[in-house]
Formats: sequence, structure tokens, C-alpha cells
Amino acid sequence: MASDNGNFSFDNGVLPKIQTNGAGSKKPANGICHDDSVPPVKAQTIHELHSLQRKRSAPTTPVKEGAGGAAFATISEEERQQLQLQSISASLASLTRETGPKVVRGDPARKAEGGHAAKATPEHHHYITPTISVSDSALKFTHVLYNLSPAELYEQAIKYEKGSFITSNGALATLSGAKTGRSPRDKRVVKDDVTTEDLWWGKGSPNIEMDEHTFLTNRERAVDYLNSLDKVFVNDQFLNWDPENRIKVRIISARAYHSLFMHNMCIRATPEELEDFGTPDFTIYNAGQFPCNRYTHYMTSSTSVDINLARREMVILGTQYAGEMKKGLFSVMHYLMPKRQILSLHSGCNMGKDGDVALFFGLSGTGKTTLSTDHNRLLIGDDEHCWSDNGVSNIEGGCYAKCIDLSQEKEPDIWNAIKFGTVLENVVFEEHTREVDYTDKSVTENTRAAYPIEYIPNAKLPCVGPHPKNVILLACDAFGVLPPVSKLNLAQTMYHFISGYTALVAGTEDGIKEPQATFSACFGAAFIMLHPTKYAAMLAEKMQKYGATGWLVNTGWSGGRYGVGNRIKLAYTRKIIDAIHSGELLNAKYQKTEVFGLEIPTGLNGVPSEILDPINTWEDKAAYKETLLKLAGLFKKNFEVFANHKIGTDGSLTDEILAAGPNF
Ligand SMILES: Nc1ncnc2c1ncn2[C@@H]1O[C@H](COP(=O)(O)OP(=O)(O)OP(=O)(O)O)[C@@H](O)[C@H]1O
Ligand SMILES: O=C([O-])CC(=O)C(=O)O
Ligand SMILES: [Ca+2]
Ligand SMILES: [Mn+2]
Repeated sequence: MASDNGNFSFDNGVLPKIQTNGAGSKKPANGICHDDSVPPVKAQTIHELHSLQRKRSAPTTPVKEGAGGAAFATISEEERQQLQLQSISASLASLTRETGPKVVRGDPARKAEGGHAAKATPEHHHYITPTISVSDSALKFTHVLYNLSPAELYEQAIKYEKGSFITSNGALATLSGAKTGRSPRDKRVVKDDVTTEDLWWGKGSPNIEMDEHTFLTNRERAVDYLNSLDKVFVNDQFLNWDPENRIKVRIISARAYHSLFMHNMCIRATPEELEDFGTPDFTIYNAGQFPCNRYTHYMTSSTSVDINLARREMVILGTQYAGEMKKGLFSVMHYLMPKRQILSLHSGCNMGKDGDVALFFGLSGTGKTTLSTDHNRLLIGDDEHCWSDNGVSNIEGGCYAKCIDLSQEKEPDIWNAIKFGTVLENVVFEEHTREVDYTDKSVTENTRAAYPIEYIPNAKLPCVGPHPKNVILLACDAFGVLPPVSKLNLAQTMYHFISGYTALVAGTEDGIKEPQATFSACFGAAFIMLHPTKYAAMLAEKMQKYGATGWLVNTGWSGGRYGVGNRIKLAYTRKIIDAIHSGELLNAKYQKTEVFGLEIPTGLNGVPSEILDPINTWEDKAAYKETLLKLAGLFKKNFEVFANHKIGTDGSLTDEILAAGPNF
């Protein structure tokens, strides 16, 4: 029975308290200590005990010690946090109703625990008051979880996000929902006076237009959704390891999964860098759980990924696939960097012990991550780079590896990078042991691991390097007619770079289930913003200036087309890549193939000579010839749209490039 003060007691309340030695009296009567001799816990209550477990710290944003110590610090920790919250509130502001929502720092769940609650109560945050409070949203507080650590994000994900689990290797398994790949058809770019002129529009372009007003409609929708939540995650991070061309990005999202993904994929700021972070150069509003309104102008589905270059903002509605954030920012870099005469590249990049740098271009699934992650070389990055007058720099701070059929034996460095802190997307694991089954495609083919680059033991930190010596174009040829390796002259390199051929491997782009021949300009048409020839001209100029050699490597089929032959063994491809790096292939003996006119080596160490010319591996020679001509026809047809574009200042390279394609 409950007494008035809420405590339980027995009816008469007179039962004597049970006494133990020492508990009631200061000294044990007989001088003997029993099992309660261990010093007692310092906490008086269970709440206090739990609060003792966690050492108070400001994990990401300590006060900078001025020259004369804290007394001379320009602003106090509290003032700095206020400025940060004001900046976040401004980011989340509705453009019509009020300046910004009331945001407070910290996890709302912590309020219940007492102790820290004072920090999170509204009264202490009167400094963020909306000017015109005309909606109920102005009465509500949104808690900001700012740059949480991986451990904190794990807890948030596991507590609140269905489908989040710790796997036996320590990684965080998550589900990205209905979308397990990017949605390129739902990408929109605001067409204004500036972008009308600057960007590539029309047939073949990834930039599908929307107007400013529609962008603001979607932005409002995303911001309203985020402000309606109890808490949002905010990441302030950097892009580009080149210190002169670093971009500050803010990612506002609703899921711990998204925050941890970006923590891993972008460059992580030091506490000192965060202190001076200021206004971000670009902001993402990821309201992926919430759909766009299909009746909104320009919308063709309930998914929309919208970029507004003038406002320096991106809005995500209706897809939780984390790759949208990564590749959205990459699109922005494809606009910002060329403006500064810096070439942005969808490529992996590594460096030998002697400083020889190789770039690995290729569409999704062709081997950029797999082949740039090489135990004998330093990894600069696996997917997005810049090539400036100073050399190469990685745009990102992490890697995003495909993990379907991942094997410890074939890809040991990637295997070992899957540990605490790594996000494992859409993988299947054993319910009890939590062991991941990398062969299981039940959720999707496009299973992924996102980890910080320093999880690769031979990462090159900082992720920059000198000018590339080799430019390797990867194609996963489902037709099985391209040779495993060809040496390219400059015009051929440009021809194949602009063509961007591969057989798209299942899953990465939503809706593709089987490999199929694809042409994607610059090996990344989905992300480029300018006309492909702009990037091609820059690449040609840089390769010429720094004397880089081009190569075409087929990581796809051998011995027949998809369905008949098999994918070339990774071990062979690695030998080919080794021979490019070492210079062995540069000095090999070559012969020219028919139709494509490719220079192929007659032999190389560790690879059976007969596979170097694909015709040898096909049983049915007539079928080979027919398939070769079919692919050549596809190349020709694809290139027609580029025939009228001049590359570089004079037309001579353009003519050479046109002549560098298949001849039949
Ligand atoms: N011969 C081969 N060469 C390269 N990769 C191969 C080969 N055979 C099989 N593979 C597999 O192909 C996949 C290549 O994927 P990878 O992650 O390297 O793609 P990516 O080019 O980085 O794509 P994305 O841009 O989508 O990240 C891996 O799963 C790898 O194990
Ligand atoms: O963006 C993604 O989803 C994965 C990737 O790297 C690509 O497709 O090039
Ligand atoms: Ca990759
Ligand atoms: Mn990629």
C-alpha cells in the first residue's frame, strides 16, 4: 500500500530494520569485517551511481586555451555553445515564419536522469527567440545532438532506430529502408540565371531542373519535419584534404545512422577546428524518412534530392540511402572545384613507396575501392579526388566499400576495416552470433561498409599526393570482349574517359537488378555538373603536362559474355595493376587489337598469356566477333552526341579523340 509521500510501507510501519554488522554502528562489535568491507560506492542514489559512470566532458568542443590560459580565452564555453546553437537554429529556420526553431543542446532522454537536466531546460535558452511566433512550432524545442562520437551514435541508433544491431565484428548494422541505392531520376538542381549558363542541361545531363520556389517548398517540408522531431543530429565537417580548397559542410539529419555515416565519410574536424568552424559553406537537410509531396511541381515520385548552388543547400526527402549525401556533396564539388581550375574526379587513388600516384576511374562496382586498397601501397582515397596544380587530394575522410561476397582472403584490408565505428548497410547477419553473411543478398546486392580512412592500415595521412603517373580506367565489361589490360595514348584515354563505359553492377542505382551495358561520361555522369568535355579538357591538359600514362583495365567478363564466361579473377587484375605500377607493363611488347585498336601486351608476369587477348578465351569465335562489333556499335552511337563539341582550345585534339574510337 502506498503511503501519502509515495513510498511503500507496511500497515503499522513498525517492523524493525534488519541490522548487519557495520551497517548500523560505526565499528563492528567483534572487530571482524564481513563481506561488506569493500569501500562503499560513493553514490547516494542510483541516479548518482549512473552519473558517476560517465565522466563529464565537452567531447568535441572544449574551450581553446589562450596564450595566458583560460582567463584570456576570447569567449567562454557557454558563449561559444550559444553561438553554435544560434547558427544551427538559423540553419533550421523556416524562411517565412520565424528566424529559427528553439534548439537546445543534448539528448532529451537525459532530462529524466536529473543532474544534467538544468542544461537542457528551455528557460536557460531564452537567447534563441523567434521574432514572429505565428505557429506552434515556435513553442517547441528541438534537441541538437552535435558531432556525437561513434559510441554515442551507436547507442542512439540501437535505442531508437529499428534494424540497428552490433555485429560480431563490432560494426553497426543498419537498414537504409526502401531505397538501397541512389535515385538519380529524383535528383533536381535549381536552374537560375547563373546555373542556366554554367551547368550542363538537357539530354544526357544528370541535372534535372527545378525552380527556386519549388526548392524552397521542399526545403520547408524537410525543415518542418526535422523541427517536429524531439532531436536532430548535426555534423560539422570538412571536404577536401587540400587545405587551400577545403569546404565546410553541415549535415542535419534525423538518424544516428546518417550522422555516423557522414562522421566516417567526411573529414573529421579537430576540437580546435570546430571551435572556429563558423558558418558552413554548404548544408544538407536530410529528412529522408519523410517523403516529398508528389503534387509539388517537378516531382515525379515521393523521393527528391535537391541541390541549390546559390543557397549552398541540399534537401533530401523520401530516401534514407546514405550514399545520397556523399554523392550530393560530390556533385557540389564538381561545380565548385572546376571554377578554381581544379579537376574533380570519380576515382580511387593510391601511391607507391616511391611516390608514384595512380588514379582509378570507373563507375560503381568496377573496382575503385577494391583496387586502390592495396596492401603494398598507400591509400589516398577510394572514390572522390581533386587534381590541382599542387597534386591530388582526397575529398573525403572515409571509404565506402561494396561488401557483397566480401572475403577475408581476397580483400583483407577491407575485411579488417569492418570493426567498431564502421557502418554496415543492409547486410544480413546470423540472429544469435551476429556474424555477417556477406554472400546474402536478401536485402540488396548493394551492401556497403562505410569506415574512416584510417581504418586502412596503410592510409596516406593527410590524404594528398603528387601528380599522378598512371591513369587507370576501369570497365566491368559484361560483354567479355574488352582485353584485361590495354595501354592507351592520350586521345584514346580521352575517348574512353568521355565514353565512361561499364556494365552497371546490380543494385547501386535503384532499380538495376542485372548487369547491363552503360555509358556514363567521365565515369560519373550522375555527379558531374558541367558539360563532360570541360572535365575531359582539364584531364587531357593535366595528363599531358605531368606525363601520365592512360590504361584501360577490364575487371569484367572473360571467356564469354555475362551468363557464359566468368568475371576475371581478382588475383589476375591485381597482377595487372602491379605491373602498371612497377613500370613492367610500360616496357612490355604490344600488339594492336582489331576494331577497338587497343594496344595489348603479349605477356606479363603472373597472368596466363592466353587471357590477354579475349578472343583466345571464347570457344565460339563467331560469337566473339559478333559481340565485339555489337559493343563497338554501342560505343559509336553513344559518342555521336560528343562529336560536335570542341575539346581544349584548338580542334586538333577533338579530331584525334573522334578517331580514337572503334573502327569498323
Ligand atoms: N577482377 C576484379 N577486379 C575488381 N573487382 C572485382 C573483380 N572481381 C570481382 N570484383 C568485385 O567487384 C567489386 C568492386 O567494387 P568496388 O567497391 O571496388 O567498386 P567501386 O568502383 O569502388 O564502386 P563505387 O563507386 O560504387 O563505390 C568488389 O565487390 C570486388 O570484390
Ligand atoms: O554513391 C553510391 O551509392 C556509391 C558509389 O560510390 C557510386 O555509386 O559511385
Ligand atoms: Ca567505392
Ligand atoms: Mn563511387
